[in-house]
Amino acid sequence: MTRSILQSARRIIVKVGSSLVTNEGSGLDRQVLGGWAGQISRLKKMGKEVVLVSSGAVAEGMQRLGWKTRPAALYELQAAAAVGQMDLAQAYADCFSEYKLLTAQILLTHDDLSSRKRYLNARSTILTLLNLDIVPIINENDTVVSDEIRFGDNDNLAALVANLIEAEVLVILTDQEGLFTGDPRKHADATLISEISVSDPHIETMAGGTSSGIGRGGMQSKVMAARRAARSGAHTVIASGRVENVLVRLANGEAIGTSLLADMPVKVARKLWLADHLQVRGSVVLDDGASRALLSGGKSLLPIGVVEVRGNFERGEAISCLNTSGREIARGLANYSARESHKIMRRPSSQIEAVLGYVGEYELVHRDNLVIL
Ligand SMILES: Nc1ncnc2c1ncn2[C@@H]1O[C@H](COP(=O)(O)OP(=O)(O)O)[C@@H](O)[C@H]1O
Ligand SMILES: N[C@@H](CCC(=O)OP(=O)(O)O)C(=O)O
Repeated sequence: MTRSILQSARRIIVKVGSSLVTNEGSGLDRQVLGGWAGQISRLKKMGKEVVLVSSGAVAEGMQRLGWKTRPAALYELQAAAAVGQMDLAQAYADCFSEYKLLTAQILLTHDDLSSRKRYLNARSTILTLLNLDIVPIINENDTVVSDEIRFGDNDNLAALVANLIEAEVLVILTDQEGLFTGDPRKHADATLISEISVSDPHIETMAGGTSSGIGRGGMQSKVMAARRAARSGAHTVIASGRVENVLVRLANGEAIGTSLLADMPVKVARKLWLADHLQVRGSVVLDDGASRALLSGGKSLLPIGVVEVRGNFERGEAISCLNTSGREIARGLANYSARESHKIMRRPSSQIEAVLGYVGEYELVHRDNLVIL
């Protein structure tokens, strides 16, 4: 299994930590960034969709500001990140342009992904960028977060992005070869684990915090991230970013680093997540054609198949889909509010723009966000 995790995956999140984009924690190493761009462009040529989660804003900002040691105060870290993020985004744009690839900057906070509406917006922005063949480059929006709402580290952020867009694999690159039986900086006899289930209880005793002085979360946060990614069915690979061509070699099926295996496939996990988390805010009544399309065709719900809208829901909230006899046949996340849905129901999706003045999505509920009951 390990050999092919990345080989067969189509959608991948790659996370690179501060230690892999900076010169020993101070300033960006543009040659290294160029290396990531080159490898990601090769992955894309292999037909993979890649989202990059990159740290480095604080480290670059500190160098620009001439600060020698990492400040303890949150507001100073935020200031450094604000300075450094400009260069981080620009440096990636320059590096990827060598490979004729466009990049896009996305800054996210925890709040953005816990609000349904923002969650859907972030999801459709990233998916649109991927469709346009653009490489989304994500970092935490350090300016607006305070301690309680920080992702805590970019490992966690990368896992949430894996959940958000149902990536099949999360690759966390760091300064160690993978997960060892103990922190190799402290235990010289620690050995590398090549494959383990995310739910294996032994992981707990192996993974420690960081002692590098540059990174933040250590192996603990990478393991937590792997567990989180597994909730949407994504496997995680933790490997050394210092291994030459590590991404390309992983994509070619080489066993490098540690594979943390999820217990269930992406599609099953997504449906379970939806079924567990949905609090229904309203409902729509479907005509027979739409009911059939959902039940046997595995299709999305289009506005044209809706004959009635009930309740008062917002974009991103859960709604029930009822058949003509009033039986609930599915639940899903609405792309339009109740008011909007009312205006576009019974109409072909090509008319959404004319009716609402804009078009978000062509579906009222996308099949990825729909659970058949
Ligand atoms: N069991 C373990 N296996 C490997 N590394 C570990 C383990 N426990 C703790 N670590 C520490 O985690 C560090 C990597 O995390 P971190 O410094 O946060 O890196 P990054 O900047 O890449 O996120 C390693 O340098 C290592 O010292
Ligand atoms: N937003 C911060 C991320 C800090 C962070 O998580 O660092 P790391 O543990 O090296 O991935 C920055 O860009 O510096």
